[in-house]
Amino acid sequence: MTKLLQPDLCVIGAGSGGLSVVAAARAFGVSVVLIEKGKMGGDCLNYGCVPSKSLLAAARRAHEMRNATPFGLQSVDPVIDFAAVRRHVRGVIDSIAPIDSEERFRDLGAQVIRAHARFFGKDTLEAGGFTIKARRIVVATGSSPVIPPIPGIDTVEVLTNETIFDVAELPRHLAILGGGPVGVELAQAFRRLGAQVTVLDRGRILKKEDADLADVTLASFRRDGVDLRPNTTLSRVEKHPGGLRLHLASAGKPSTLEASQSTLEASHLLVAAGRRPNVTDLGLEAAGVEFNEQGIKVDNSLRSVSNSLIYAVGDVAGGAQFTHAANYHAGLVLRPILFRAPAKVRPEIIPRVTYTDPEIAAVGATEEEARMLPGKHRVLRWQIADNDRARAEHETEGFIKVIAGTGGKILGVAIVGRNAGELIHIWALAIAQNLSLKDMTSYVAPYPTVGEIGKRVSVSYFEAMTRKPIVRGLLGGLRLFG
Ligand SMILES: Cc1cc2nc3c(=O)[nH]c(=O)nc-3n(C[C@H](O)[C@H](O)[C@H](O)COP(=O)(O)OP(=O)(O)OC[C@H]3O[C@@H](n4cnc5c(N)ncnc54)[C@H](O)[C@@H]3O)c2cc1C
Ligand SMILES: NC(=O)c1ccc[n+]([C@@H]2O[C@H](COP(=O)([O-])OP(=O)(O)OC[C@H]3O[C@@H](n4cnc5c(N)ncnc54)[C@H](O)[C@@H]3O)[C@@H](O)[C@H]2O)c1
Repeated sequence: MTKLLQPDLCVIGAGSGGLSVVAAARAFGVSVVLIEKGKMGGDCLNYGCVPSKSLLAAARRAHEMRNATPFGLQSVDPVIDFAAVRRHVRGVIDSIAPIDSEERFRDLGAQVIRAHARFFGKDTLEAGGFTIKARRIVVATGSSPVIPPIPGIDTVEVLTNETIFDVAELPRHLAILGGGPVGVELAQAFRRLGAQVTVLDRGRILKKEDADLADVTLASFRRDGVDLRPNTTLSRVEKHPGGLRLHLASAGKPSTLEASQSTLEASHLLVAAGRRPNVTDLGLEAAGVEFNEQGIKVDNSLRSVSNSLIYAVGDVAGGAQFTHAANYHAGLVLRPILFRAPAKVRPEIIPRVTYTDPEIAAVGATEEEARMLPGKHRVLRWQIADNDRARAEHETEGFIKVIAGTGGKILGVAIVGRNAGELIHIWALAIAQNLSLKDMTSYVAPYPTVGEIGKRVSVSYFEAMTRKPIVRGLLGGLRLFG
């Protein structure tokens, strides 16, 4: 016989989205049941953001050791102890894990059930021998890696983000299928740690970002010796002594338009070809919750379009797939759930960062998207090479690009350069608060910081105005008064 629980709120999934919902709901004393079938902390802590950024941090140190000469220091080829690198990654995960742990959430007063959850009614679930009937339910089940149906792929061992951080030895030659954020971040990390790396993508690498930004980062990849193969499909894969043989079809150079076939031998294949939302095996049909391949169908308050008792947050909600998006969602759904207050997702305020060196960070419209928007817009650029601090650091690659609409409205901002993810904060605030470029000139920027590029690019918006005859005439007129 199952035991009946009747909390105010039930949350499925203890990843970034689910845990944020539970922590905030408990802060208001709401009764909560949290159900998690896997590891507490979900993808971000265990198989995503945290291990990938930790690996990139080690890779960056290795790169800096190899490239110290501009500072008057002798460059050295670092000895990479991959087992120790793995211990560093594990250590970072372990240091964060208590924040996401079952114990912490029990201490906060949530009932935590470690089991697979399944709906069997519009407000009722079953998990781990419990029946849970809740006033509201939040689905935060995340997403999983897509394994494309490529001939032979089921006959070989492939890595995904769920297994790559556990490889015992540094791969000799890591082939990566997919040049999105997962693929490129791991490509740079493994290359700088000493592996040979090839990235295959059927389209443009880093195609979600404007090409001018991606080009700066990809130039750095080429210098590091990453073999980048855009417009390439993997048509077949098979076992080969010492690893795998990949059969590739490449669209060829646009000038020749000649497709070509080739093979590539690799020791490992990482599949980073996108994500699918975790909507199956959840009993969503029994709850009358509509979904498609993007995720649970929700309105702009993240409420299911077909069951008003149910909300979706994070990767399963079909929008941007980031931890900070999941956290933002969590804050939003609590408004209607706890306070019966309206909530509306604003996708344009969610920044995105690819943590390569140089990083790419953006918020709001891309230049490509801005072309589709009504009204005129201007694109402003400021090169990081013109920044004094960047020169001192020998980190002069990259630029900031601001897309300005009428009256200096900030439609979108993108930065490619070292620490671009840190530099985008002020612009994320600007877009969230509907600030204009005039506002962005109204503060004092500390010198010398790379962040000054933001103020410089904002000032440049007004430069044309200083040359207008009417303005110069007015100045001349004022001079007459002494
Ligand atoms: C390699 C990699 C690197 C990334 N790096 C970044 C980054 O740097 N910055 C960033 O913002 N984002 C990053 N992301 C994306 C980020 O990890 C996700 O957007 C985020 O984890 C989504 O949170 P979530 O709560 O929606 O899902 P998750 O964190 O995946 O949590 C979902 C949880 O639900 C559980 N679950 C699923 N089904 C059930 C069920 N039926 N019953 C019970 N439990 C269930 C799962 O076990 C899981 O623990 C990265 C992703 C990857 C793969
Ligand atoms: N820094 C970050 O915030 C960060 C880091 C990693 C992941 N993420 C999130 O995780 C999500 C998933 O990332 P991802 O990189 O796995 O997916 P993605 O969808 O962004 O990129 C997948 C790439 O794989 C290519 N591809 C797909 N199938 C292919 C095939 N059969 N052959 C060749 N190429 C193929 C696609 O063309 C695409 O470029 C992202 O949307 C992002 O939101 C974020």
